[in-house]
Amino acid sequence: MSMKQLKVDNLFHKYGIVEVLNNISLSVSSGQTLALVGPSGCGKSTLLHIIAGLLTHSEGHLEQPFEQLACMFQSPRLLPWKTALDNIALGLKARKISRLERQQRAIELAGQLGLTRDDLDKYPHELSGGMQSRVALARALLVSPELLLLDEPFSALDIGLKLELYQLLRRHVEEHGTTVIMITHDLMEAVRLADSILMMAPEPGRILAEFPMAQPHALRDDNWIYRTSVELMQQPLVRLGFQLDGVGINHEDMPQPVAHGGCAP
Ligand SMILES: Nc1ncnc2c1ncn2[C@@H]1O[C@H](COP(=O)(O)OP(=O)(O)OP(=O)(O)O)[C@@H](O)[C@H]1O
Repeated sequence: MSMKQLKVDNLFHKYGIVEVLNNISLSVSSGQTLALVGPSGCGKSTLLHIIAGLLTHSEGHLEQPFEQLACMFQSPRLLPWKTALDNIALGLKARKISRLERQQRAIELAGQLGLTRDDLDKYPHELSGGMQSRVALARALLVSPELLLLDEPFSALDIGLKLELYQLLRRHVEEHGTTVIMITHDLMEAVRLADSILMMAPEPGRILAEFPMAQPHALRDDNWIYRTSVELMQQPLVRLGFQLDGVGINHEDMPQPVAHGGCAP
């Protein structure tokens, strides 16, 4: 697989006259997972929509070389009139793959994600929230996206289900070399899943710092994840981003953005 790199350079975005993204630069290479972390309103979803091509930015440069793209959002957004199976298989329809093959592939992947044949015949309203999230994840993964954009897809789930879906996602991403950009409010989720974490702050939305995670995924146990998350929470720029010290964010007073060397021990 050829190496590709998604690049955002000096990007700005305004809704009307309100600037919501200010001078955003980032890059993510094939097979890497980048987490965008920050408080509500700092422009994470806007940035993801721009990267997905759903929104045109006001200024700056975006280079998005990945061809097959899939998105997964906090709400599963399933089509209510289609069964779980048809919802999952939907993405393959555009590729002119026969119905039988679409369904076979969907059943196989759904099985890996813990969905039974019975579940697959149900309509979304007949499934629990957790099942609907599995269906949405299966739908996103079935098209084998080169780039997967995740907007807090796990935030409404209980911790057991989250951990299970994290594992399934990681396994798929590693097997397929998928590039992932994920939004989360949950620093521990970012530490668990990402290769690099971008800390954002609001008003206007901007990047405060990037924290590369040096520890290979295979060596990230719960202890390391917990310790690293605590270390990150103590970083002044993370505290500033989440406004943990009651610090009003003021451009003039802000420390200069620094690239932190990573929290791995
Ligand atoms: N379509 C829109 N029109 C005008 N303003 C918008 C629009 N969408 C978002 N905004 C504003 O832009 C800012 C950034 O919103 P955005 O949803 O990108 O932030 P976020 O970091 O993803 O927030 P959250 O974590 O709560 O989802 C917010 O102030 C929001 O009110």
